[in-house]
Amino acid sequence: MPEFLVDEAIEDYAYLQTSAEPPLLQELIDQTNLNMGWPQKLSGRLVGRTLKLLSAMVRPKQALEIGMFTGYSALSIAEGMPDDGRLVCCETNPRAIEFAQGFFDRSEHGHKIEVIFGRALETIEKLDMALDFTFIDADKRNYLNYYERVKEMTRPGGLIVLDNVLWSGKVLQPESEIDDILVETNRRIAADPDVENVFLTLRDGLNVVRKKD
Ligand SMILES: C[S@@+](CC[C@H](N)C(=O)[O-])C[C@H]1O[C@@H](n2cnc3c(N)ncnc32)[C@H](O)[C@@H]1O
Repeated sequence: MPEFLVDEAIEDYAYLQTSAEPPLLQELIDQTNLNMGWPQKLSGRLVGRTLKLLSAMVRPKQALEIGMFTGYSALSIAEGMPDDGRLVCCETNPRAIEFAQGFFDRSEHGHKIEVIFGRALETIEKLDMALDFTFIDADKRNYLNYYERVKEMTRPGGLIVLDNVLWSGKVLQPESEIDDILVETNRRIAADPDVENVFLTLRDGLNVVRKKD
């Protein structure tokens, strides 16, 4: 499967015509590339600026991220949140947590972020939050479980954003169990009467879902 689903020259053009992330996030990308395994897990400018924009429009007081990695998307979401907003991030990789925390400590938005180590499903079972905004970007095996649980926790009008919903195009010809889970998650969201959504062909696919009032 291609790394880019969109023509690479078009992807580059879109990148250049999108607002740059703040210098601290550019440094975070560089340091992730230098120091972390699988740096391509970091979502990058197009997804990151989309999250920032959506967050700045919703102004979430209570937000959740499932799958934080080195903190790029967390800081992008936090940028759009009010100063007293709270973003809970779930992550299982202690190295990624340590790395991200170093950047949160240096950011004017870092005080909004609380990281919880452990498997996200167990973490969110215990969370008592009325969510305004959630970004789902961890293990694909649990995507449907994450969606169902987060939807319950989301207040009317709140947003749920899911990354990698095109799964490198494998949703068109599913072969594995994980491919099937992505297909089923997408199908359930599109058929869910409780929400309205737009399935964006941005990078590896970004599903933006709004719980109806
Ligand atoms: C694609 S990366 C997240 C990228 C990040 N959101 C960004 O945009 O830069 C997925 C992350 O989810 C974490 N992860 C995987 N399974 C998890 C689970 N069950 N609970 C919490 N985090 C998990 C991985 O350790 C990894 O750091």
